[in-house]
Formats: sequence, structure tokens, C-alpha cells
Amino acid sequence: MAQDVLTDLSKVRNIGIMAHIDAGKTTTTERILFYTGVNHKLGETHDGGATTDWMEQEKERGITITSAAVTCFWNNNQVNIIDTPGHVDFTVEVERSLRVLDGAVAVFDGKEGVEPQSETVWRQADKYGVPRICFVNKMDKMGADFYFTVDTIVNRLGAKPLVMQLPIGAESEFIGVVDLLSMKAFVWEGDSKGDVTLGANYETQEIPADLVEKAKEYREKLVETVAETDDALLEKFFAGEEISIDEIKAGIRKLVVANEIYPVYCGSAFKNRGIQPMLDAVVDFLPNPLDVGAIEAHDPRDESIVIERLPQADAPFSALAFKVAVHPFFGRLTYIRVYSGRIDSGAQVVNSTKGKKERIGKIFQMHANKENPVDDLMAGNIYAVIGLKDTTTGDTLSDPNNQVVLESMTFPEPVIEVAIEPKTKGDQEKLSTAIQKLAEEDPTFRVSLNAETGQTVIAGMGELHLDILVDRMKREFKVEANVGKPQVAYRETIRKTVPKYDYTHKKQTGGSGQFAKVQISIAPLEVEADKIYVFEDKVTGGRVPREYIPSVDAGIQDAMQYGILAGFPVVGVKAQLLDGQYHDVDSSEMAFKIAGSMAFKEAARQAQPVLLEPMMAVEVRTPEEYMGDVIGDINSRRGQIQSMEDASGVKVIRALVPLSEMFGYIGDLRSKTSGRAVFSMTFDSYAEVPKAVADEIVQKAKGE
Ligand SMILES: Nc1nc2c(ncn2[C@@H]2O[C@H](COP(=O)(O)OP(=O)(O)OP(=O)(O)O)[C@@H](O)[C@H]2O)c(=O)[nH]1
Repeated sequence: MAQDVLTDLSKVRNIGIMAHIDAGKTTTTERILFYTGVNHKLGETHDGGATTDWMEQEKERGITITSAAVTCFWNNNQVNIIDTPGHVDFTVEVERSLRVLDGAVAVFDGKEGVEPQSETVWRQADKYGVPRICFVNKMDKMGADFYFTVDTIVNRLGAKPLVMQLPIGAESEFIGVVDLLSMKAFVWEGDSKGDVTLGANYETQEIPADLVEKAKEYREKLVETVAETDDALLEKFFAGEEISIDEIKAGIRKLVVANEIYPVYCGSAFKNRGIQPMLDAVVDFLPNPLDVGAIEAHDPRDESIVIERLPQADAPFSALAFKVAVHPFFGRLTYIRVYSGRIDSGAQVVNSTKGKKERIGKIFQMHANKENPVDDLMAGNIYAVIGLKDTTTGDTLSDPNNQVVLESMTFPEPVIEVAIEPKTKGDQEKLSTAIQKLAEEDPTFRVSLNAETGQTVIAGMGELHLDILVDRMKREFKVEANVGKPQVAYRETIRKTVPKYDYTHKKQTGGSGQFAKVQISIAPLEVEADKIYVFEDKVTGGRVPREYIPSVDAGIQDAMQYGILAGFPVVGVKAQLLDGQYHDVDSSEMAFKIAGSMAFKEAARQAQPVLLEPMMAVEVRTPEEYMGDVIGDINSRRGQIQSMEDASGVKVIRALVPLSEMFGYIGDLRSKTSGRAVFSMTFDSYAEVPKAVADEIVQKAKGE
């Protein structure tokens, strides 16, 4: 069934399927792969047979964590599907995918409507300007309500839906849809019971009598919405003239590409209903790489110089790596989106983010059940390549003679950490390998070694994120280890400037001694993104020789790893080396490093050190009757309420709450609200821990 890669970019769609956890993203993707002919046997997601979920954990947990790209073909168009994860802990993966998508299908649960997590993902898609169509899934489910779901698109997302279909029948009687463009009914015969080979195809019929009026009303709305955007169409509309389907489609396409409107489809992925018309809509309305146009890149030598790259074969090559995965047979596989140019396998490129040469090895397009080798990389398309050694997620690959850097991706701060203690020396080695491999795939976790306890500390986005990392270490890399409880990633900072601090490191132990004298100043520094520390050399007259100055810097950074209050990393420091003294024989890099480190430790004690904790932006949606309880609970967790709003019959409460108070929140919220409230949270900022709480944390850290 493999087809050659299309070179006509107007026939390429790079899309994502985005959804709240359990809305049916995996099932929908599976059905798409079935209908597009590459998947002959459907995997039922929770039996572990789904082809996009090839990691063990995904099979067991039934959730899609990694984004794999799968290529399929629909009516002679090539559709590349980039799988986007739906869990809140993996929003970085979602952003990473959104970065390389041209359009998306937002899948909603037809009973729940827009859920908080779909809202988060929706807003992320807004941020990247990704045009979308909506698929209201699970129309066969008890309580499914298409019109309610459409309302939630308005109320909860503030977006403008365009109803393209009406459901025929509801719940177990849901049999098909009215297509408002052709004004026909598409009916899927028979009950598939989740087996796609049963009742997979639809028949075109007349609209059932009881839906004719409603269909007319909705078609009128549809045509009016489209006509309003085009003077010529509007004239026709008011003159009562027929506007052709092609004219309507062209109008919708323009509005979708401009992110002004979101066509809404419905169906039941599980029962194989509604997938084909939704695929037609992907092709009809979502943008192709030409619609998206030029991408903005930067000169690697000077970020302020903007360079545009057009999706053309004869432009200089540029591509973004958005995923590194370890394939069971090929080893390291790098997923890339090519933005411009065309190059063959074997070509030399440059990783312009890291300034390293790379060679493109074999190139594949990943189909659902096999890899399809291709000869070259083409602008506008998505590929998996082997042979790249140093490229990790977020890196740009360029033409060596025309280098650019595509906007790099920002990742939220990892705020939860877990300590891992390998059982044997062998396990320690396995752990290092595991960490290195996992870091290539996922740049969102950080690793540090606690020199005092010998523990390896891994920091990530949330409890589940860490859970999965640890699980993979044990399972894939066979690391035997004791794993601690997840802890909040506290930080320390200083509040006062210490303008001058002298420290002399002197040691005489037989032979040659050690001597270094430094005078430093430290001051609070506003933390911005990765800028958590600044070092300035203010030494004059060679009083500290050039070669020792970096050692002082390194010594201070070493000391900052373990803050003086409770051993948490210190951030937000501007350090200056003001003066010093050396000895011809006894001074060394090591001596200056120790002096720098000790000078910082002692100076920091005078700089009013404080503890910082991660604050989470929490959003709770609750029926009004539980609002008092929810707010009371947030207050008792040291939360600050930011706003309260009404949205489609529920109250939306937004608050800033310390992460340390959010462990186990989901269970408490469920029991307080009889399971009727939902919440989402994302990292917001670091804030100073109130004195009383800080004292407790310090006590505990010292006790341990
Ligand atoms: N009744 C009904 N159930 C569905 C439908 N689509 C999916 N499901 C079920 O809903 C559950 C979740 O479906 P998935 O496809 O795994 O959902 P997902 O959004 O990929 O979930 P994650 O991978 O966990 O994010 C499974 O038990 C599916 O069988 C549908 O159209 N109707």
C-alpha cells in the first residue's frame, strides 16, 4: 500500500490529533490509519495493540506519551499525523508537536464536551496559531450530546464553531450524520461493536424526515457565516441565489486557515462512524505547507538577524528535530520537520544549534506498521532519519553554507524531583546509560548528583512524568534502585547585596602548598528563563592571573549547587570577582576554585538567603454548590484565589497554589465535590516560602 512521497506540497497535510485524556485520540488515530489503508488489523487501544503506542508503558497505561509521526494517504493526499499526548504532565510534548504541525483535529468527548485539559491544549494551539477542525467523538455513549458539546466550544474555549454535520440518532441509536454541505445523510449500517471490518462504510441517503427542518436551519447558519466574509457571496446570499458547495468550501477554508472558525464534525471512533467525512475535512480545510508559507529563522551568529525560509525545494535546507526516539531495530531515530530545501540521504548538514556536523543516514516515513524508506528529504514534510549523532529535540539542521536557527522551544521548569539510589555499582553504570538515552528523547527532565548523599536526583514536570521515567529506567535499562518519594524542587536565593567579601585559601601539607585569595561581591539577580547566574570579572592589574579566573567562577557555581539554607540549588545571583592575590608556586586552578566556592558559601550567609517554592497556576471547574468548599480547600493549601468566573453552568476558579500543597489534590477534590469538579495545573513561577513553612523545610532537610 506504500505510495511514493508526494512532491506536490498542496497535497500534504501535517496534522496532530489533540484531545483530553480518554477523549478517544488513540482510537481515532487507529481508525484513521485503518481507513487510509495502512493498518489492516485494528489495535484496540487498551488491549495494547495500538500501533502508535509502542512503548511498554503506553501499552499498559493506555495513554499516549510520546509523539510519533505516522504517514498515511487519503484521496491522493499525504497526511502526516503527529501524535500529541493529552496528559497535563506532558504539555511540553504537546507544544513540541504543535510547533511542527500545520493543522489539528481537536477530539472532544461528546458527553463531557470541552474538558479542562482540552482547554489547555487548545490554548497552546492558539499560541502557535494552529488551525483546527473539531471532532465530537463518542456520540454512541450514554449521555452524549452534540449540541451541548458545540456550546462548550463557545463557552469554555471562546471559539467560533461551524457546525458541519448533525448527528442522526443518539447514544446506542447513533447511526450516522447529516452532511450540511450536500444535505444528505451518511449512514453506517450495522453495529461494528468496535470491529472496523463490520459496518465500516457508509451509505448516502436522504435526510430523515424528523431532521429536515433542523438541517435547513443549520445549513442556513453555515452559509450565512461563510457569506459574511465575502462580498460577492453575501450579495448572492441576500439575492437568494444558490451558493455552490465549492464556493462554500473555499470560504470555509479561508476562515479555517486564518484561525477564525472551527468546523465541527461528529462520530464514534469506537464504532467506526464519522471518520471518513472528518478525513475529507482534513484535506478540504486544514492548511498545507504552502498555505503556512515562510518560517522565521535566525542567523546562528546573531539571533537578532531574522532570515525567512520558504517551503521550496530549491531553498537552502533547514529542518527542526522535534523528537528523538529509540527504535527497537534502527536505534536512534530522529523525527524532523523539513521547512526548506531538498537533500538526499547521505548529505552533510550542520546542526546549527550546536555547531556540529551531521550526516543524514537512512530516511524513512513511518507508516503505522512499517517504515517506508525514501531517498530524500523534501521541504514541507515530516521524516524519521537515522545517522544523526548529536542532534536532540529542538535542534535545527541546516545547509552548511546557509545556516539558520529555527526559533528554539522553551520548556517549563521541572518542579518535582525524585531521588534514585542504584543498588550496585553495575546499576550505577546502567543508570548513567539510561539517563543519557532518556535525555535524548526528552529534554524536559534534569538530572543532578547529590554529592553529599550519592543519590541521583531527577527533576520533571509532574508526578506521572517522573513515574514513567523511573519505570522506563527499571524496565528498559534494568536498573535496580531504591526510589524516593517525589519531592518539590525547592530553590534558594539571596535578598541582600554583599559588596565585598574576602576569602583566603591556604594549606601547607609538606611539598608545595595551596594558596589563593579572592575578594568577591554577590548581589540578587532577577531570574529570567535560563539566566539564573551571572559572573563578572572586575580584576585589574593582573592581581589574579587570567588562567585562574574561570576557576573562581566554577567554584562559585559548584557552591551554588547546594544552598546554605537547606542544600537546594541557589538561583538568582550576580557574582563579581573584585580582587585577589596569588602565589607563584602554591597557586593553582584548584586552589582558586576552592577559594571561590568557600567565598560564596560564607558571603551567602550574610546575603539574607531565602527559600523559593514552585507555584502552580491551578484552575478548577466546579458546580456552584461546591464552590465554597473548593475555595476553602484552596485557602487551606496556602493558595491565592486569582479569579472566579461563570462558564456554561459551572464556576471556574483560578488560583496560585504552592506545588508542595498539591500532592494528592485530585483525590481530595473528587471527594469534596462527589467527583463533579475537574482541575488542571501548570507551573507558574517561583515564590518565597513563608518563614514558618520555610523553617520547617530547613529543619527537615537538616534532619535528613
Ligand atoms: N463509547 C465510545 N468509547 C470510545 C470511543 N472512542 C474511544 N472510546 C473509548 O474511550 C477510551 C479512551 O480512548 P483512547 O482512544 O485510548 O483515548 P485517548 O484520548 O487516546 O487517551 P489517552 O491515550 O489516554 O490520552 C477507550 O476505552 C476507548 O475504547 C467512542 O467513539 N465511543
